[in-house]
Amino acid sequence: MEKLVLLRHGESVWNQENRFTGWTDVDLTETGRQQAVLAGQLLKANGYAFDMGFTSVLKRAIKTLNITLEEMDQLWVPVQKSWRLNERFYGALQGLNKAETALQYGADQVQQWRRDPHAHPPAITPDDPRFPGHDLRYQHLTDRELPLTENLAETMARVMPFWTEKIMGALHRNQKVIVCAHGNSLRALVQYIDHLSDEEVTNLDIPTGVPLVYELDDNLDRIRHYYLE
Ligand SMILES: O=C(O)[C@@H](CO)OP(=O)(O)O
Repeated sequence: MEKLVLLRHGESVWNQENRFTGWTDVDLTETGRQQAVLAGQLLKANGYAFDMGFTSVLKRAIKTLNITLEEMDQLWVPVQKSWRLNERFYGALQGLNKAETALQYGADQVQQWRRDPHAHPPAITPDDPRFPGHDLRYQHLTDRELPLTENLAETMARVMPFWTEKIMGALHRNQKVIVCAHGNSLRALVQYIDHLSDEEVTNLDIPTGVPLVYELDDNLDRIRHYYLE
């Protein structure tokens, strides 16, 4: 049996300010850092040890993983970062306050943008300062890979090659793996691992900073999953 730990980053400044974040590289709040400390303490107290860590190229996830591993005294664990684990790209909503956007467009529309797996938030254009093509860390991405907006299905489509190649690869080598990512990139992964329908994933919310443990069989099919609390 393989054990895989999924961890959503701790509270970020824009989680606290209730803003659409997406690929915006905002930092953790003090609460977020404390959540990561607690996650590390919980993992350590329950005897977890990792051979490999995976995270996004966004500092809220990178720092959460670092703090968690530091708390476990396992900062030496190799970590691979990939844009494929980034949060869903929220297009022109990035930076807007969620409550104000709901007042402007209606709560139903905003809920659809946030949770309907096939709904696209309004897109940006490539001349928008938020376009990832302007950012050094995404210089190696092709035009097709650089998003202007993303729905959850598209997030899943770019997470999956990384899951299959890197994460499953490590699990097949019997490595103990922690993946520290984001609300929606993790929802996409969980939809895949748990075979959730679109309707089921619509109602799925993953809390910040709470380790989600998956026990997998030799085919990497799920045996059971639970939050470590
Ligand atoms: O703003 C975001 O990028 C995400 C995660 O915080 O928000 P939501 O839960 O609305 O998808």
